[in-house]
Amino acid sequence: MKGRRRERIDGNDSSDKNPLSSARKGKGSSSSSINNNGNGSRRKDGDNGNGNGNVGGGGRNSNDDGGSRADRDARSLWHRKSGIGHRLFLSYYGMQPPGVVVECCDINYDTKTTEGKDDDADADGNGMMSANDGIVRCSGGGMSRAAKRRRRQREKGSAATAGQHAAVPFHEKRSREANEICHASSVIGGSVAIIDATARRRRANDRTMDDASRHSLHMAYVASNGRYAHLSHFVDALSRPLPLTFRFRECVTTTPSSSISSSTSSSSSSSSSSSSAVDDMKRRLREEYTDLVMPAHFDQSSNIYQSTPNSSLCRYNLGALSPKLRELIVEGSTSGILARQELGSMLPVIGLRGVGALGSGSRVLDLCASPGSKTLQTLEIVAADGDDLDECDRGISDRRRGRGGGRVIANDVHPGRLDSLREAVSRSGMSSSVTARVTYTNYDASSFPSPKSGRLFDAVICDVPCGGDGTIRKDVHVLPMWSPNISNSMHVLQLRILQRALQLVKVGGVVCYSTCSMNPIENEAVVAAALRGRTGFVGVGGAMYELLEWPSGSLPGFVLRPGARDWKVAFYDHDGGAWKNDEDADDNDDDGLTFFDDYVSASAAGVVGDISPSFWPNRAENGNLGLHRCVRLLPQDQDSGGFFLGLIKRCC
Ligand SMILES: C[S@@+](CC[C@H](N)C(=O)[O-])C[C@H]1O[C@@H](n2cnc3c(N)ncnc32)[C@H](O)[C@@H]1O
Repeated sequence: MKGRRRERIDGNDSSDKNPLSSARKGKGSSSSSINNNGNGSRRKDGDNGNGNGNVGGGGRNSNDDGGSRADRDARSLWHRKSGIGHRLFLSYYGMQPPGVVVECCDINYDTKTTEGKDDDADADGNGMMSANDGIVRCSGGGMSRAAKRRRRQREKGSAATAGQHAAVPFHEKRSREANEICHASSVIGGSVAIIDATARRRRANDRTMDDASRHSLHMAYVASNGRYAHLSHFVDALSRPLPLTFRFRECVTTTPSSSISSSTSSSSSSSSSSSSAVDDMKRRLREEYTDLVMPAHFDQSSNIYQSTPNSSLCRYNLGALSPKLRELIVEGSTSGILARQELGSMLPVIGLRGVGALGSGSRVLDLCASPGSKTLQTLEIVAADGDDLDECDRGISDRRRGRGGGRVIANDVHPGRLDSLREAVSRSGMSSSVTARVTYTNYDASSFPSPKSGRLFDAVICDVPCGGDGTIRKDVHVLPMWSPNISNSMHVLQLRILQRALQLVKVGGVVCYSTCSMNPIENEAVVAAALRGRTGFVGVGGAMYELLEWPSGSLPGFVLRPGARDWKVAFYDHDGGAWKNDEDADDNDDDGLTFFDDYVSASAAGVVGDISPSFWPNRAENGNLGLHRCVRLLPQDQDSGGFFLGLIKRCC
């Protein structure tokens, strides 16, 4: 059928055993606590407290197309245990054009494998797609079961070799770079630090290399036998734990812990004592922990700190690698002088400030606010702008404390999560005069009411619930449950929230749309649909908008990739896959992703549920909308998570 492309997912014999049959036999005994959305996939309702969480709360629930609860549980169990999530992820992103998760220059098209060529009559051998009949068969298409079995045997045999060729050189390269940086930074710390650092580095590197090569995504990559070689850096980054990141808060009027700064009296509540605590802590980090953490080179304020590349420090091994550093960071968070926050999560507020939409005294609406990383980051700025250091040092002036000062409206649809947000704000260590500037509301963001005063907002943060595959380095539950259907199911809600945000921002104000997903369906497709008919001329409601460039002065040297103009749309059809026929389950004959070129062909093929014409890119229009001005944070560029944002200005 024209417009339809089927991507077969290779079987990995050991992980392909479909536990569905046994789960069905023992109905009820295999109950799972996973919130299955009926698509063989899961959306999480929780956030991990770091502001980047992948959340499905409030989204459309498609449970009703999933059959009985036992069937859904069985599917969910199978999805989680079979390794299909990892392989779907790999195939889906492997099939995306350059610009989605790899840049053009990263792609090595010369990845032919003779094995693939022999068997896959219609695979073009370059790891990308062939579209001669509208159907893509990257593996398995048209093969007999015996041929598939033989190929799997061969792949198993060649997996180790492929691993050596594909992944190790990159690890080695990173190690060499890391050692160079480590040497440079250790010199600052003196000879004792060098000895400690070397021992710690060796332990940490051993563990990380080992962890990465044992990672299921890495194994799926190796098993794909070079087909997705263009994803090697991407997979390598995602197979390692996420480095630790934290930032010093900009303006703190709180009581710092006396153990951080000996010069701080416990009764003092002045910001000058806080700033001396910040100085003191930065000095200690420099003198005692230079091999573990260092200021990010792209942050001119030197407030953002990251693990050094050689340390492999992440939140899981912080206590083990350096209990004292952990203690220091915990004290810093409790006293309000620092916040543990990921790089991606910091970007919306940095971007809004960089384009001038956010500053001291601004009125900001944070539409999907819990657990509150961006609310708190915004609060630091609207309460007292970081540039205004004198004001900061004197504390917040009475004028600013009054009704005319900066405010943040923090909204979340889930009352429970709103409570967590309140708690996070009160636990932030910021003074009550600052935290009093937050107003909490509990609306569905897509129908957030207009302000009674009629005053629209200077800036709207639209950090929507998402599939969250940019967080897979820190949340091990995301990848096993991965399916494109998760992103597909979020798109319509995300669009409705963004459309409402665009109505709530004042003329001259800016909306920041963001997700911690790498999937264009949740990102560029949403932005494009929201702006369609609203740029270049006076659109719906008399408003006109434009996408802004990332502000050039913000985070110089930080690598952000342009938004994608083109992407592929896929569905994972478990009913047409192994689910259909338990006897054939091991073969996974029909187990696969199906790519469709357009809405019409997908509808004609009977795709039901979460599908909208706005999933598909309109290539000509996307250029006119300026989608390239959106930014993508790719994990392999800065050893981070994945993130997406677009800054949209209301022009009239
Ligand atoms: C990605 S998280 C936001 C993270 C947050 N901005 C931060 O930086 O900490 C998405 C949030 O949206 C909330 N949410 C989900 N659906 C919503 C809706 N329809 N309206 C408002 N909030 C919603 C979820 O409860 C979740 O807390």
